[in-house]
Amino acid sequence: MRSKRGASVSTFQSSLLTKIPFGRSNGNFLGKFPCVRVAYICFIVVALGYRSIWMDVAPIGWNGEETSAINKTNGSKTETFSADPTENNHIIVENLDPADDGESSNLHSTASDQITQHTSAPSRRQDESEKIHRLHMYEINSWPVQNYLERELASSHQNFGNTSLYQQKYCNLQGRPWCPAGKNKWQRRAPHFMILGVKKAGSSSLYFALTQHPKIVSAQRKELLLFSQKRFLFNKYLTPTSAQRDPHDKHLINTTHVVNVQTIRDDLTKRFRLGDLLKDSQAVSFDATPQYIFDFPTAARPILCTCPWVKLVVILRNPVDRLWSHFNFLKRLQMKSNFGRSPTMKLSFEDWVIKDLERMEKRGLLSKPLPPSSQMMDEQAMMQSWHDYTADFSEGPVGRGFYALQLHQWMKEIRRFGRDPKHILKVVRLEDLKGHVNGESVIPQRILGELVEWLLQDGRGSVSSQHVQGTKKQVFRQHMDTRYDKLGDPVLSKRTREWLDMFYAPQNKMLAKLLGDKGWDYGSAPSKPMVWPANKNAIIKNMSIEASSLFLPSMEIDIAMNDPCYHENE
Ligand SMILES: Nc1ncnc2c1ncn2[C@@H]1O[C@H](COP(=O)(O)OS(=O)(=O)O)[C@@H](OP(=O)(O)O)[C@H]1O
Repeated sequence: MRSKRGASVSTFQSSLLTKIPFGRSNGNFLGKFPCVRVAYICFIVVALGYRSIWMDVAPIGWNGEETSAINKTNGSKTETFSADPTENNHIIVENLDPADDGESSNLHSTASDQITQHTSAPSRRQDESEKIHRLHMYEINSWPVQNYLERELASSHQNFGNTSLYQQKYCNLQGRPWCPAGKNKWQRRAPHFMILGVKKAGSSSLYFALTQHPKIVSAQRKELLLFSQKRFLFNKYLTPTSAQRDPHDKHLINTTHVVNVQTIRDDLTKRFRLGDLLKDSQAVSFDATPQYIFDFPTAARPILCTCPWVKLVVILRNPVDRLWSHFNFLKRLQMKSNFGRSPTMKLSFEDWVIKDLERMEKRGLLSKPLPPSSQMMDEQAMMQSWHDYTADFSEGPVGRGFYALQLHQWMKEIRRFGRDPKHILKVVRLEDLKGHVNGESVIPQRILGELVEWLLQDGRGSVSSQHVQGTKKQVFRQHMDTRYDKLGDPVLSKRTREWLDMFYAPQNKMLAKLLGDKGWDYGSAPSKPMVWPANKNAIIKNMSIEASSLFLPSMEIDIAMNDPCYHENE
């Protein structure tokens, strides 16, 4: 028996085919031009092909189940697992426009409607215990990358040598003068600060909150991704020093890459709203790309070379919540974007995690069982492994929760540039950015005010936090509440959560060690709000004159005509 759907497809197909102008003598325009005729036929074939593929797709549910797992009508939640561990399929989300989230909520409903309608495919279940057993095979304490970090944090006084030599060596200005912060005309057109990460920890909310400030001009879009390795054109932006050049591996990342500063600046300049920036001499701009913290092997040095004045903000979130949010985000994205054909997100959460653990293992970042001591990683090996892991378009969901490692590497690079991470890096937690006004989730005014004050500190008095009071709360909502709209809450199993808490515990402890306060250890469930560095007033007071000049957003640049920096980037 032919289905209704099949009937409608064939009616559609035949109606198109009968309309194809095959006749030679009918004087039809298409009939006279064979090329146009061929193109028309190709178009129809492709269109029909796409249509039938799309209509044959079995929509998927939260845990990879065909949709019997989700009962939207009665709102019940079912936890299920898929037995469909499919390899090598990638969802690329790097260009996701945050503004799209709210707008496309109607797509959510379309996808979820399809989900509830589809009940015919058989359910495939996999034993949860077996998955938990597989997860338990990975013990983070034994990982090379964890050992690396332990060793690094144990040697508290690392010697970074001559820091200005480091800049000269690795920041290629292509014949231009090195202009310090505050003397750099280009600085007006460049980001004054950056939100580095982490993904799924509230960067969109913060981004929209900050853009409400009268002196803060957003970049052309959230997530410029210019320094992200997916976009990074190695030959253009980074040059390996000749001693290290490997003709077979252009993407070899090593500690000797030279940054082509001017080339990056030329590209970066195009990404900001120059008109708005130049109109108001006090306005500054910023880039919020949560990918940057994760891409430390490629992003840290170019950012510090190119924008030596830049301030950096990192928002953290309990790594298990972050991971879970990431998974659901990809699921939703898949539904929204008609990615139903991609089997990637048919994976259950546990399978998705295991896949990523396997990727990390493949890259030598972790191992099961215990690594022999010969597997000790040095920085170069860790950078290369991390780079390979992050470069395979898999989103690297598990590794993103290694906050201590990522922050440590950023701090190390900042020190190599002769700067103190306490002066230019601020770390906050999403858990402390959660506030409620009239039942709506907002970033608390006090935290936002302090952050803005720190970001815009320019030596001439700070900007009052009242500027941000007019922040449009609905903008936050748009980026939060649409998340769980029509689909109903998926459920993270208790056992999986327990395993993940245990899994991240050593990294969480390292984080507390790195930031010097036990409160940062997510495992210890801190109750007080955490901001790093803890005492901003003390830091500002103790800053040397040289260091404080790095804070200047170069609002009123006073450069003598004969100063080479005057002519830079006219
Ligand atoms: N103020 C406030 N209070 C509480 N929760 C908040 C807030 N701002 C953002 N969020 C939650 O952060 C998650 C989205 O993070 P991002 O905007 O960084 O996502 S993205 O990386 O830009 O895609 C997303 O988490 P999940 O809902 O768990 O997915 C948001 O709900």
